[in-house]
Amino acid sequence: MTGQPRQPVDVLVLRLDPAMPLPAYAHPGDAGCDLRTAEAAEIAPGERVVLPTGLSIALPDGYAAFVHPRSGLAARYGVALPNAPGTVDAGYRGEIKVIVTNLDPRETVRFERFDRIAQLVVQQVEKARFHEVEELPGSARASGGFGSTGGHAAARRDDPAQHSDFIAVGTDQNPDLRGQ
Ligand SMILES: O=c1ccn([C@H]2C[C@H](O)[C@@H](COP(=O)(O)OP(=O)(O)OP(=O)(O)O)O2)c(=O)[nH]1
Repeated sequence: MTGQPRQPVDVLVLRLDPAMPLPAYAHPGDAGCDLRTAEAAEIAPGERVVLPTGLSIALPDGYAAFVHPRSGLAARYGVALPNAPGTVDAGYRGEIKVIVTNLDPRETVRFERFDRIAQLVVQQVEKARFHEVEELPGSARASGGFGSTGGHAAARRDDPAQHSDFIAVGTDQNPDLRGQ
């Protein structure tokens, strides 16, 4: 199925750090453009830092930008964003910052200036009008929440007979998941 290619939305960018490259998509189909750190940083295991990107943006009304983690950094080094995805409001004119944490239990992570640390996804967002009611309309899920459909590995240990609809992947068996 092919659709009409959507026109990109125009976003104004102010370089607070004149040497910082403008945000750019690495490939045509990418959802996020790279965000780079304007400062070198060392993050010890369990530590958290707030890194400047040297960029401010002005999004059109009705849009927001979301600061997402980079999967490669997460898989290789345990780098995570504790607030992921960070929300950049349309009205925000300050510097975009990235809150980075090192979840690796042993290794310190070092970033050099201009290293790619996160990605920014620009999206249209709806504004909701909330209407208070006495009762909500029915639904198939109703109030079933948090794990109500079952099927997670932790539950299987408690009662294997109840959860036979999945295969638990041990981190020691799958080399790609080691250290995560
Ligand atoms: O990863 C992030 C998340 C947010 N921001 C900026 C843009 C956003 O518009 C502003 C406020 O973020 P948020 O609303 O998530 O923070 P808050 O703690 O709820 O602060 P506030 O009370 O100012 O809304 O901080 C970033 O630069 N990076």
